[in-house]
Amino acid sequence: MLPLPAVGWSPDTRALRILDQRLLPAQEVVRDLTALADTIDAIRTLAVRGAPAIGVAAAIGLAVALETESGGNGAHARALLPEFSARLIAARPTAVNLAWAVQRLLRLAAETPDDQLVESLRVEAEVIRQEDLAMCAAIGRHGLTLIPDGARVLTHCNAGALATAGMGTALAPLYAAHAAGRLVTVYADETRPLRQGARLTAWELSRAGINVTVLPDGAAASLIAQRQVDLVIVGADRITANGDVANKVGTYGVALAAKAHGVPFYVAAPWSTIDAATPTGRDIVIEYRDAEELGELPPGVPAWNPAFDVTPRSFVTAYLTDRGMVSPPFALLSPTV
Ligand SMILES: CSC[C@H]1O[C@H](OP(=O)(O)O)[C@H](O)[C@@H]1O
Repeated sequence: MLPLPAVGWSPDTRALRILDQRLLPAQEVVRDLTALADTIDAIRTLAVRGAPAIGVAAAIGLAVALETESGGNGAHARALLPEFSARLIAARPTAVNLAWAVQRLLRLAAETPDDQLVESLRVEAEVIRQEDLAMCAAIGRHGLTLIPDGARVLTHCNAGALATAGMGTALAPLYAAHAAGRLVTVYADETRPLRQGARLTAWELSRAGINVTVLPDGAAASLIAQRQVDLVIVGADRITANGDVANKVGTYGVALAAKAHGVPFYVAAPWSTIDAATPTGRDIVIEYRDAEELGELPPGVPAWNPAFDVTPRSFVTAYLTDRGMVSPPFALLSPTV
């Protein structure tokens, strides 16, 4: 799908390898990271981004940082684990996949002896990456039914291959429909302020030969009102027990317009993005980012720059996951994975 995966291992598997998304589409630059601080910085600055991708990056980055810092000594790695985990989880609070991946490694560590710890964490990080690949493919398969031939689809931000280790979540059904020979026309919201739609979704889809048009975020509602959109499909950073959805800021406005005009609004996400321990969207910690991201402002003028907003369950037509179409309420299951 992409010339280089958004996230994975360096060829010698001793480093986390990311495609630096801050430089796309102008430059395709990969970076190999071993120090925890570098992985945290890459997540914070969105060099690697997208809920599943930052989960995979956190898992590989934690395993690599512990191995590097401890020199492979399990007891030393175990002593570092609590601090390293806490620093990683704090990098970005809204996307549940980050904490989910780190907590999965912590649970494994608790039942692994020192002499097997470093290698076990590396193996588990690879399992998480492989699961993500399979998750994306499954979402594409299950989502194919939502994308008829000739569909005109609007999406917001980037929930494609660049947001995962595989072919994406919201974009996976579009790739599957294209591969099945269906004509798909995509409208990609620019997605200010970091322009994930214009820079990343448009880059991914145009490379794949899928028709894509970029529009200003503020134009989405009128495009929908003019009956130019058959369905909306977006990703998610956290889905709560009652089905509320945290996603890139601007998603709620698209959902409002879709609801007002009777256009189906689908949320595509891996099961790992469902956070049944968080009751409703009101309980989600929303990440706020620096004013500088909005560009030049008059001196002394503040900015309000939430990275995400919450779309209430009542605006969501259906939830597409790697386990098929699912419906809230989502119950707490034992943390098997
Ligand atoms: C498949 S998750 C993609 C999800 O993550 C994005 O946020 P960010 O670019 O800040 O990492 C956005 O909310 C996407 O829908």
